[in-house]
Amino acid sequence: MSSPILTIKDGVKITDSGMKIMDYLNLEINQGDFITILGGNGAGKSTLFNSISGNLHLTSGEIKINDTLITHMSEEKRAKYIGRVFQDPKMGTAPRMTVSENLLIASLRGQKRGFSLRKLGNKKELFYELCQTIGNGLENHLDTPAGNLSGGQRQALSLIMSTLQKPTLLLLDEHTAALDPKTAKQLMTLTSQIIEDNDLTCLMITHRMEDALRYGNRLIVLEQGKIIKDFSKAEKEKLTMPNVLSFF
Ligand SMILES: Nc1ncnc2c1ncn2[C@@H]1O[C@H](COP(=O)(O)OP(=O)(O)OP(=O)(O)O)[C@@H](O)[C@H]1O
Repeated sequence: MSSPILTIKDGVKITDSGMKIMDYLNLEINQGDFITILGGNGAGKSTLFNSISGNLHLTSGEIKINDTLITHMSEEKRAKYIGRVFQDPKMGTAPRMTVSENLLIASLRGQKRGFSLRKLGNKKELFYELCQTIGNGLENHLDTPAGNLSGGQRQALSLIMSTLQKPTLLLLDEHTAALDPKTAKQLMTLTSQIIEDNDLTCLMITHRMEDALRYGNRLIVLEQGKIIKDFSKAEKEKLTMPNVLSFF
């Protein structure tokens, strides 16, 4: 069997004030895993994502992406492996840049040659088709600044931008939480489609229990900086809503 996409071994994070917010956490993520993550407020879900993305550095333990040790690698360097969508629709897109310009930046990520608006012309048709597949009218806003989009359109744009270059690992940090139920459902359908079409490996934090049960092939539960449950696909299929509620 091939080695895991991501490995965290005995991950510990102690804050400057001496609080242990990750407590000997161990996790192996395999290619194609779509893992949903549940846990109460303060359980350490965002800490896990911040440690993976390099926004926080572990106090001890190690993190590997494939066989590359990234424990001490900067957030900027890790960005070539990781796509992330946040809860806040304002994160992840540049508000004054248009939808096309945002997409252009995302499509050039990791390339040595710099950003030039001259490159935009021949990509617009491609971006139009890409946005059309979403079904929320984003294709009619290619020249609209991202800051003027609706929350749902902006989150869909963030999602497309984070997956355009097929990241090794996609981190979804409650990315539907700020949206109304209908828009959240549409975005989840789009998310699942993108993950499936591109065979992406993904971790998704959610407070929506039904999404945690419905999507993905694995479910983990965090508490006090530790993984207290790790359900396989078969185990997850047997879980019911009352089971899941009992974790809190
Ligand atoms: N950079 C930091 N410095 C100090 N403490 C932090 C830092 N990041 C997180 N914490 C603390 O670590 C604990 C876990 O926080 P975290 O944001 O990871 O929880 P969470 O599970 O994502 O919660 P929520 O569901 O509320 O978003 C909290 O007590 C939080 O205050």
